[in-house]
Amino acid sequence: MSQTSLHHARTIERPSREAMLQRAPSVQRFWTENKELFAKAWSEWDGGRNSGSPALDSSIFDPRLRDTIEAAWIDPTKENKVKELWKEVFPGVYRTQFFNVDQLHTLRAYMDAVGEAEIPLRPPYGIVLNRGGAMLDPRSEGYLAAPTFQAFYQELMNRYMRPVSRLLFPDVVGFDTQTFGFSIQWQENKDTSLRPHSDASAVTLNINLNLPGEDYSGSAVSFIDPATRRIEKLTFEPGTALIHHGSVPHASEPITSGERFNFVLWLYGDHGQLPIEGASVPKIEPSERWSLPDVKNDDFAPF
Ligand SMILES: O=C(O)CCC(=O)C(=O)O
Ligand SMILES: [Fe+2]
Repeated sequence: MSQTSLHHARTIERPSREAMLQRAPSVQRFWTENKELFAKAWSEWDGGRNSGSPALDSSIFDPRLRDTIEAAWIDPTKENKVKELWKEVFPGVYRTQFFNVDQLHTLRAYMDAVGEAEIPLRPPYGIVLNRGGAMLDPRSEGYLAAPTFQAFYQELMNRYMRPVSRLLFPDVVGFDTQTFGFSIQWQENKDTSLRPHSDASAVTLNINLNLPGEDYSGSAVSFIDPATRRIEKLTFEPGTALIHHGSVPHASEPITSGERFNFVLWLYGDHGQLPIEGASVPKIEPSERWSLPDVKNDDFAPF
């Protein structure tokens, strides 16, 4: 009897953490060569999950955000109701309640099960390796290929993130065709912080997945206003999100107790193109914001 992909993926020899930290070519090969095997394993794993477990559906989105977004997809001239839900909390940084705190446990239970699936999952190594995180987008090797998760992720990127980005940041239109994403986990004595940086994205949507009562200390995201050099520490309540141009400098402050779990989602143009600062921005109709780009995933990944 041939072994299943799930069994094969679970028992395959994995690269060491040292090799991952050194970004050894053998690690790159491990993920590339096994991309299909792991995708099959995630499908098997997903299919074998208890059918009684709650669905990853639109009930996970905050009801006000969901209702206004769904209304705008039907009638884009109602998009201002979506915009009104986002508050500018720092120059160029907007916040809203993104996930429904009463439903977030469904997504977290799913992500916790993912963590226990024993299928190799590639952690993000943008600036530093984040050991508790995972690559989410199909363009990344070792990504979370479970079909249930992917359907949710695609809805999040295409139906939520892109039109919201276009509404808040008109200059990203045309530089928002491609999606990229990863999860991160900050934990005392493990991965604790990230130095000041900007993202290789046109827009970054950073959503917190902590459940109510899952408290932590520290771990604010500091934003730096390049115009005034003012720095402000912004914190996340469960299910809230921040959205900003990738170019806004920011840093993750050290976590001193507890854990923080976030999805970090990026949009950029084909082959990673970013908006050019100061370029003129064409005015577009609401219906153009509420549409899907007519291009294929180009597989470009910044890391
Ligand atoms: O700590 C955070 O939530 C921000 C992480 C971040 O900026 C990044 O991964 O690029
Ligand atoms: Fe960042």
